[in-house]
Amino acid sequence: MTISIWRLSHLILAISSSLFIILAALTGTILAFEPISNKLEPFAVKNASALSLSSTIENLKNEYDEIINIEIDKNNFITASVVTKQGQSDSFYLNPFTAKKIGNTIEKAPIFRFTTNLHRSLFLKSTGRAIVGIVSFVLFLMAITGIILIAKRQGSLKDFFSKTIKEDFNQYYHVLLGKYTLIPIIIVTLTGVFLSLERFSFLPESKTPHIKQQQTSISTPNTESFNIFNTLTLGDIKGVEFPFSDDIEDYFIIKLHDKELYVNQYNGQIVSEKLDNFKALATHWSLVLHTGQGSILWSILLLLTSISILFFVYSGFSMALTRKNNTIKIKNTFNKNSAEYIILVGSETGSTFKFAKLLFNALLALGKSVYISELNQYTTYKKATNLLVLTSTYGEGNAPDNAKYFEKLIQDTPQENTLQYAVVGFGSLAYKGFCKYAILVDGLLQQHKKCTPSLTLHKINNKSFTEFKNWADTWAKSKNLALQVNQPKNEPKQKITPFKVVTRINLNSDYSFLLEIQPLKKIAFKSGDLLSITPKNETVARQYSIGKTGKTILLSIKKHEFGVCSNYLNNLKLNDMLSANIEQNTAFHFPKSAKEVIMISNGTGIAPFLGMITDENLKHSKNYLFWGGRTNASYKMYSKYIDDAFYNKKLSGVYLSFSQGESQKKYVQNALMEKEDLVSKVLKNNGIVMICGSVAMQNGVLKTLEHISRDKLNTPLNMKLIKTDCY
Ligand SMILES: Cc1cc2nc3c(=O)[nH]c(=O)nc-3n(C[C@H](O)[C@H](O)[C@H](O)COP(=O)(O)O)c2cc1C
Repeated sequence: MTISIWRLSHLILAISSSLFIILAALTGTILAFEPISNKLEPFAVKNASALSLSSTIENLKNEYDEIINIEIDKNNFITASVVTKQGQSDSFYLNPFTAKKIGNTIEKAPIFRFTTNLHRSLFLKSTGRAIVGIVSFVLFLMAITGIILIAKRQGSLKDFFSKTIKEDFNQYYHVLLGKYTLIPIIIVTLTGVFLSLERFSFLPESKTPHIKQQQTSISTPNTESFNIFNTLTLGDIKGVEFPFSDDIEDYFIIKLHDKELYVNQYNGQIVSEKLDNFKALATHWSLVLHTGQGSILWSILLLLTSISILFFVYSGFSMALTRKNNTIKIKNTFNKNSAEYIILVGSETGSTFKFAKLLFNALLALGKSVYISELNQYTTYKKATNLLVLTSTYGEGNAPDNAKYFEKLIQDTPQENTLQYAVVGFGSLAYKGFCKYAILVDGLLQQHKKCTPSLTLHKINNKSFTEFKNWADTWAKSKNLALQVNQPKNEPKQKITPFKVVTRINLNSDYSFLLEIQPLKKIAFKSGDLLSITPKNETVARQYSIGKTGKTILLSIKKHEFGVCSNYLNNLKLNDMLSANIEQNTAFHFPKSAKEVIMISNGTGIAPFLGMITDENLKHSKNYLFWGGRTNASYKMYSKYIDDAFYNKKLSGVYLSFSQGESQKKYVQNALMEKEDLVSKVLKNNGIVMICGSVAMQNGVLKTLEHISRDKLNTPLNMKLIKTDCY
């Protein structure tokens, strides 16, 4: 399977440096605690930064015999080195107001000393430092390739921070954490590289000279009257070195945040000054940003970033492994020109190949000549009569990587034989363009002179094997083939649960009925999930959107004259048993944080909403229900649930439309137009619109919503506010 150049680079960089990255991240995690623990020490004196340098010096002069220097660190702790009146040298944290010692300077704890050495040089001196610098750079490159991969996944760079859809734990958190830690990672890695280069003197040396100033007369050495000492406060300075002797050539050396001053000890005049050059400033800020000194917030961010890097290594490798396991080695026994059946696969993360392989093996088992390849390898096929395309969709409705060239190839490649084709789209309803790329491929084949459809496009949500088997059985039937597509052995078997029928409301005038079934095993489910039912002696399953009413599942079913599943369910009586399995459909769960929700459905599509509006936890939102059916009589079956919800204030509005009412024909779209003020208000306030029912209704409703949004809000419909579950 082809893999994108960016994903490959990301992976190669990770493989080449993962051990060092783990070490750097582990040590980084430990080191992040050092600035936090230092900052929590009580040595920062309140308002000290406003105290003038002259007062500080005078206070110190009164208290000590000699002052060697004072320094102010990133935590605003002031250290003084002095000779006491008893003639002893001491170095300690100082209260500048009283000139008294407030604590001993903090010694670096052995754990931090050890970890710093490991982090900086792996105990390998210069070689280690060079390795660490290179690893830092590799991690920086990984952050850049990571940004490109996320942008590709989200559809574009501008959607970088838009919602990430959760399909798989590792993938989801790899992307989610990536989005928020990539900037700190870039800062940490770049500063790491800078500090390494600085250490190896690879950076140009500073040439900034001290600029001498004209000196005037000498007066008495009274620092209190020195103008510069009166104007500078402790907040302005990083440190002061006191003159070593009375010699006029010995100066006060004052380090400010951007320059260094030499000050005459007799008259307070600035003898010379040197501006910090770019290198000095960059080194200073690299240290601050890389170590988190002086800021608890930044240190915590560094801590979280280091932990995230460890998670990236774990989740990245486990994703690569899954992808590798998904990847099949294509062992074709027939070549492209001798095979009757051609299977072409479009896959980004490999799972579609697994389905393609099942089909491939099933056809081989029937003695058919089959050739399997990727969509990007589309070419001429001399003997082929059938073309089967299985493709996923990636990004925002885009082609997966190994299908990028198909659109061009199909137009440029002549085909001698007529191919009967069928397209299967693998996608997820959680994305707004469900199976969008498969739709495009189907469209391209429809327009192709040498292609005729054997089946209409079939879309599969969430890699459902049941759905795939349904399609394979239907396709095989159309070809008179006794195809046996078997679930792979290592694939987790569907969890079949036994259920008992506890309520049933018989057929209404629309041939619809309600069933409430109770699971006889403890299982978790929510309104909006899907129930897959395979009637006895049948192989094809049928899926229904469910409503959760207390501990039972509510199903709303339309009986079709020849519908195997609907007739099977219609024949069930109270206390009868049935087996089924629940498939999570998180994309159609009730939104947790929306303030307003509009639920739109027609016919039996109301089932998940009946569950949602009876949920006792439903308190946070204002909810409106639009429902369309044939006649008022069709509605009666649901009215008890809706009346109760209305009474319990779980519904703030119910709008019904009947297509065969006594008066005018009315569809949900018409009801939405009548309530366009309400609809536009909900859209404006980022409320959520949920749609469940027929695809035709969904298309009509989306058009109406688009119209309302453009007309009332002057903006295209924000598809992020729409959740659909329509077939
Ligand atoms: C980043 C990302 C973007 C996706 N975008 C879409 C999409 O726009 N439409 C859709 O129907 N499915 C989308 N999907 C779902 C995949 O198409 C689906 O999971 C498919 O089964 C994956 O098959 P593959 O592993 O062969 O690529 C997306 C999945 C991911 C991870």
